[in-house]
Amino acid sequence: MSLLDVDGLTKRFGGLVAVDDFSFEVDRGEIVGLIGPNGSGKSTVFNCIMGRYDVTAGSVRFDGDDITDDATHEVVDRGLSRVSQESNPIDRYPVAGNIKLFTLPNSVFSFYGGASDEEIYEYAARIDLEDKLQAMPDELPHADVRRLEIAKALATEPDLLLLDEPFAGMNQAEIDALATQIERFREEGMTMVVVDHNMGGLMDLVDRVVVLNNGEKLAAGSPERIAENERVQEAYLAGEGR
Ligand SMILES: Nc1ncnc2c1ncn2[C@@H]1O[C@H](COP(=O)(O)OP(=O)(O)OP(=O)(O)O)[C@@H](O)[C@H]1O
Repeated sequence: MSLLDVDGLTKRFGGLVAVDDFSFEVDRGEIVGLIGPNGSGKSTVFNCIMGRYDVTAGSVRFDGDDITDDATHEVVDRGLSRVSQESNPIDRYPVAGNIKLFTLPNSVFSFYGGASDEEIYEYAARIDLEDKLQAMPDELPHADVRRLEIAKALATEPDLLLLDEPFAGMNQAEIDALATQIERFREEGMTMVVVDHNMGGLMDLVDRVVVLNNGEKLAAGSPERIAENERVQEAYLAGEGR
């Protein structure tokens, strides 16, 4: 049984069909790349999985259970977490406080309860942020702000982590470091879906690639097969003209 099973997912915004009858599966332990030109529907798929958007049609199953349209906190409690494209740290709390907020009981905005300092150190250490626990978010370089977003997601102890454009805005050294960390997560038993608008950073990292174009599944297969797929190349060339 797949860990994640998205079947016939459709999401409309008024007259716009952002995701159209899209199906894909993720097995436990896999790293799947979800790629497609800008606006092809990748983030919308994540938003539907996480219960941020109600689906228009189709279903999402996690570990055999139907989670379609469940509330986001219920989806997180089941073991899914998502790192958005946008970073949204709370600037008045240091890194440690930002991580801790994600370990507190739902909708309780206080520092009582939640993870211990040792646990927060461990979450930060998994993404090499442990030396910056007392730093304020607005003092951090971009790559560390992105690491903080990942640490917040790790603090919910996910089995499946959805990463939306994790490499965006990073230099090559930072991309290499993050790819190594993502591989380490897999060794620790985490399953991941990584969204990117191109294949660059993903080729060596992912086991399988699924390609979205105009909300529809265009292709799926190994990174090597996808890189040489002419329909995928054409979709990207067409996307560049937009
Ligand atoms: N909340 C929304 N309301 C209306 N339209 C939306 C909404 N969210 C996304 N869309 C539209 O749905 C389509 C798919 O957008 P989406 O952000 O999912 O694409 P994407 O593949 O993640 O793009 P990018 O690589 O640029 O992030 C786009 O046409 C977008 O404008």
